[in-house]
Amino acid sequence: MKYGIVGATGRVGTLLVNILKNENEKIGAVMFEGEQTIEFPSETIITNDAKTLLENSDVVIDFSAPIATQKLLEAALENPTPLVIATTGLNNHQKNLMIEASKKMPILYATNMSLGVAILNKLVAMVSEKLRDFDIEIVEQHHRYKVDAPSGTALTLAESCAKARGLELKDVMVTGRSGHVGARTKDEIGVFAVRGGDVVGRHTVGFYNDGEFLELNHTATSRETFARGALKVAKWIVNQNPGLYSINDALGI
Ligand SMILES: NC(=O)C1=CN([C@@H]2O[C@H](COP(=O)(O)OP(=O)(O)OC[C@H]3O[C@@H](n4cnc5c(N)ncnc54)[C@H](OP(=O)(O)O)[C@@H]3O)[C@@H](O)[C@H]2O)C=CC1
Ligand SMILES: O=C(O)C1=N[C@H](C(=O)O)C[C@H](O)C1
Repeated sequence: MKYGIVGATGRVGTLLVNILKNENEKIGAVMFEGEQTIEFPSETIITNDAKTLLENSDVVIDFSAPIATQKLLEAALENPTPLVIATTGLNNHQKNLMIEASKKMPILYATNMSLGVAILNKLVAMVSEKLRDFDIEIVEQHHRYKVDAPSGTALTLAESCAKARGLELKDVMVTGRSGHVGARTKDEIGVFAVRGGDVVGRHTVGFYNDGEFLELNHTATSRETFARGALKVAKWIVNQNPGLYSINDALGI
């Protein structure tokens, strides 16, 4: 199987390339925007054109930037290919494009490729429903270079919590408090971003009530977790029919 990688020179992309090289897997093509900062196998096509990438890949893994994901999806509509999309910070147009493209090819979209976060998502939905009177506040921490906030994972966790209570996230999400904001409203879901140093990724979902609180935390200690998670689901997505899949579908959880 020939892998295609969008964002191959990035923090996660570089790890993906190294894992594939070490495991003697084929890298059909890679796509990135700027300078080539790492070595690719001699047979790998290096391009910044999504069509060329797709034509030389059996499955594409995308850890890049929303605009690159958009280009990938637009080209994929003409060259359907199984896709694993991990890029976060997609806007509504880009999400709709993904839904449209998934009618022609299998696409797995996950804001976090770790098994731990996949389980955390299920846990927070359960707790959100069972502890209905508890206030929900989510804190995410990431390295100083992360460009989107809140993280895709935090938004997915917030979505799971809101859905479990029959709420629309857009109506209840609060991403900052400053000044005389008044007392907390019952349905509010706070989502806050901390940026600094080399934190790979840490998410805490807290459920707070009078007299007790429960906090569920996941900490990624290595980006290899994301790279290996993406490779695992890529092997699964190539055998699926067109459709939009979640990481739970691939992991069978
Ligand atoms: N779902 C998950 O499990 C995870 C998701 N992510 C997400 O993956 C994405 C990448 O993260 P990370 O590796 O840290 O980011 P980096 O900034 O380190 O890497 C981004 C990569 O995308 C490339 N790129 C940027 N813009 C374009 C463009 N217009 N066209 C083609 N390529 C482009 C960059 O190329 P160049 O440097 O040459 O511009 C680089 O290779 C982020 O959205 C992040 O949130 C990250 C970790 C886990
Ligand atoms: O940019 C990152 O680094 C990460 N991004 C993802 C997100 O936005 O949730 C996943 C992970 O936490 C690392």
